[in-house]
Amino acid sequence: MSEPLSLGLDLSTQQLKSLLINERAVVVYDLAVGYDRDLPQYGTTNGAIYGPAAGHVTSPVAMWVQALDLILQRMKDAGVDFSRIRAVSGAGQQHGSVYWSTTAEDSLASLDPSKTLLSQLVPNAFSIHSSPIWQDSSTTRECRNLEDIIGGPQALADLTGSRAYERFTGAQIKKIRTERPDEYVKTARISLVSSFLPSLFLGSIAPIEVSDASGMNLMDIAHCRWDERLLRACGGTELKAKIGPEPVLGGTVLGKVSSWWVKRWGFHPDCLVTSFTGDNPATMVALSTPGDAVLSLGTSTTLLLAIPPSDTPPARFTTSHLLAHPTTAGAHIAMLCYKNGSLAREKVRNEYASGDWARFNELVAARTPGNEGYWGLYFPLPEIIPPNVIGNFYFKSEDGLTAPTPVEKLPDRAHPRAIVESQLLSIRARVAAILQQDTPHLRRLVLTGGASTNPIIRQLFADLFGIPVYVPEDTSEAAATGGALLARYAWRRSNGGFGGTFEEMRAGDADRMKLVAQPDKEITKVYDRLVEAYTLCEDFVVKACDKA
Ligand SMILES: Nc1ncnc2c1ncn2[C@@H]1O[C@H](COP(=O)(O)OP(=O)(O)O)[C@@H](O)[C@H]1O
Ligand SMILES: O=C(CO)[C@@H](O)[C@H](O)COP(=O)(O)O
Repeated sequence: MSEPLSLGLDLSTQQLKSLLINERAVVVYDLAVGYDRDLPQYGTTNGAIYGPAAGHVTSPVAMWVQALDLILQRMKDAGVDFSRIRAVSGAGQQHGSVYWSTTAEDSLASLDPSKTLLSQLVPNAFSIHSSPIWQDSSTTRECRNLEDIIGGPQALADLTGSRAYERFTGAQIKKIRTERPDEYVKTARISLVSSFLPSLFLGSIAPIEVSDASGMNLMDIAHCRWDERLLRACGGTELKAKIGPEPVLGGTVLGKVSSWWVKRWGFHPDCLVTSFTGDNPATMVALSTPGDAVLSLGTSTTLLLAIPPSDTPPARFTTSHLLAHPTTAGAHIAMLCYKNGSLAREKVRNEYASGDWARFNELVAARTPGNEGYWGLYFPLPEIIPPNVIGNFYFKSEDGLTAPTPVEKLPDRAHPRAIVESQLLSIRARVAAILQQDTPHLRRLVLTGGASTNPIIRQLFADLFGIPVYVPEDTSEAAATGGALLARYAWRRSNGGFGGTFEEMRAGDADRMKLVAQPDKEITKVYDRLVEAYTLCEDFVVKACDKA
């Protein structure tokens, strides 16, 4: 009999990725559909529609559905035997939400195998066709109102793990309910991106998963249950029904694939569908072992630290996020997320390095740590950290260390190093604050996501943090890998062969990480001294944006 496979999907900002692993967790297929490239008819830029109003960022839900139709065709063309897939799980970009109509459950349950998902679902299954995504920053008013109701930002962080954030789903729902009451009334259920995808596989609407639920400002993080006050504040008494059952752990078996999958694509009728999680929690599922810091360099730049279960609940901060862990009850993830990551670097690459990463890298490598005293902070989109700053800001300090003063512009050649150094120093300036009492001493930094393939970026991270940098051997798609591992866990448990925890299953897998950069301790010392100058630049930016 052919070896069983586990499927992990990752519906992220710019692409839908599909990864199949075998029983030894080795990647056997790795495919993607890029929204701008493969589905240009939706008119997205980097997977999103910006506007019409300032701060609005959405993605067409039809594009996501069609991306799934297309990736299945690509898997078939690549020779995937769907009957070997024994379980499906995955990941979704966090915070984004999908609004199902009152007829959606019926449509999902009666899909015709001669037709695509797109042709059957898009006419009627959604009450809102543009899904707000994590880059949206249009809900500041809703955020402040929610914090006022609960007793301020710290009180909300204590309850949910985060103060109110514009992209969090609670504030997004609150805005829709106020501004589009008719569509809200016509919404029977609301999914996160990570619960939307398994719904398509199941043929019914899936529950939301605990770790991704932590990115909504709706869940009591201590108990991993919806909080009635928050539900009411964001969506009225009717939100409880729309949001569905209490959150479940990642990889929970939800059922089997619906007959559409069996008849149209040849899936095994016993193929399990398990709960998907957020892309960042899924990355942790794939990569994190105690003592690792994980840095996802996808569209966003996201630093992740695992916090093991402890008798003392972890501290909640108003400057970072605390998420419930997707697979270990009682454990958590501390997270810092920057909106201006890859896309801001791409903009600098296009303006100053002929749109070429190799040229960008040459320009970075041609300059010394500290960039000869030139500083640049780049926020083309309203940032998350520091909150809502926008624009480009340049500074010069005579020796790189003394207080930098604002300048109009930088020499063209200084920009590539300036953006990478300022982005890294921002993380460095904050990392100590989110290390918890129980977090193990950091041994290594694990990079993933599109920019983790860049050797110069790898080296700068090693030098700046003073620890070795690793990447996974097989793939830079950690979130899809995490999804595939959740699927494999569900399959192994339900087949009677394995009774342990997810972590016990992972302990039996080989550690397929490769060392890609060692720190130069002398350079680390230079960066230690630059943190203060960076912080002064950032303070200036915050004040300038407050005044504007
Ligand atoms: N060689 C490279 N150097 C730096 N960044 C890169 C490189 N290759 C790809 N990227 C970045 O990776 C980003 C996409 O990463 P990816 O993990 O696929 O994003 P997402 O999961 O958010 O869709 C692109 O925006 C691009 O800027
Ligand atoms: O908003 C966040 C996390 O809070 C983002 O990290 C999204 O989850 C999108 O992730 P990528 O597409 O950048 O991986």
